[in-house]
Amino acid sequence: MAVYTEVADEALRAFLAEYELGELVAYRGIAEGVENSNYALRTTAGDFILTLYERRVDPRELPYFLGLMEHLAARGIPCPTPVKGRDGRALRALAGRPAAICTFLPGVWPRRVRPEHCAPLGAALAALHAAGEGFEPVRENALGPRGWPPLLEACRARGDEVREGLVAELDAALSAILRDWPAPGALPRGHIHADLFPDNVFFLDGPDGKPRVSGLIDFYFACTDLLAYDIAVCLNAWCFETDLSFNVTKARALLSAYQATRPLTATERAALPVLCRGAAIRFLLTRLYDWTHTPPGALVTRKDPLEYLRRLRFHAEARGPSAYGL
Ligand SMILES: Nc1ncnc2c1ncn2[C@@H]1O[C@H](COP(=O)(O)OP(=O)(O)OP(=O)(O)O)[C@@H](O)[C@H]1O
Ligand SMILES: N[C@@H](CCO)C(=O)O
Repeated sequence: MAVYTEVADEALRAFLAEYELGELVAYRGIAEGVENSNYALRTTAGDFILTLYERRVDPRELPYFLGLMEHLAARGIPCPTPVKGRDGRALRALAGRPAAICTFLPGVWPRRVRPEHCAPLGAALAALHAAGEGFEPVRENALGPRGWPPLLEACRARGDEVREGLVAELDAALSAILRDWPAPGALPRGHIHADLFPDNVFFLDGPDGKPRVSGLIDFYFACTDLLAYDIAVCLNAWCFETDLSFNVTKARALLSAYQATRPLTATERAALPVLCRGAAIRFLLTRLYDWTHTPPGALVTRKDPLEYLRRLRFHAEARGPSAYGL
């Protein structure tokens, strides 16, 4: 469930009066997602998404996220465009929370990833990276390498309740990742999505019957970081089967479509295994944190951290970029 903040009909109508969006026709809370409260709105001007930002989003960072979405959308990336009110502002407040309205994107996210999804995904990711150029604000990755040791510390006391020996295994894995991590300046940087999981990518079938990307959503982990790290996040999220075996056909499709727009440098290719280990430990640690800190009975669905332990082990065995089909 992800409607933490209820919005009363009257409050919403008063809020909408700040925009040129016509009259409210209908609205409903969206159950999917865990971070923020989302509502689907229909007004006489069309369909929109209203997001109320909840406690895990720092309001001071919202101008970066909304500004990046606006920048990318203006360059043809199918991401939500923040809608401005009559006063020119996209970010306002509703029901005591920071709130914004964005355009609604059509399509559905793939419940089962097929190889045919991975090429359009790779192309969309490369297009996103290219379109991010020229967006001046910088947001460091709070969940990048410097954020991992404190997360592991926060999980130390209860981590082994999830699996015996887990904390020791993560201690060793994290030291090795930090030791092998690319030196500053070694790899190209830019604006990355940093959470481009299947549930954040919408597809529609094209005239040829093949899936095409129709929407990229949820930019609330976006940051300024290594471009190839974003690829590593996608390799983890899209290229493992439900039995957690790695599907190199999916990886090859993703990487070649990405490289059709931006060929990877030799250093990026060589760094792929450690970037994939880093991406795996990032999601493992945030999931483990949630697992060990969410009170029983909370309405949020916790995601399984151990799925990422299996991925981490796979990447630790990878001998080089050829493990990913390169
Ligand atoms: N611009 C949009 N167009 C269409 N649907 C959207 C849009 N933004 C969000 N949604 C819908 O709302 C759902 C939740 O959105 P989102 O994933 O951003 O939630 P969240 O709680 O912020 O994130 P998280 O995935 O991190 O839990 C999506 O699965 C999708 O159904
Ligand atoms: N995509 C994340 C959750 C939201 O950031 C995960 O699967 O752990």
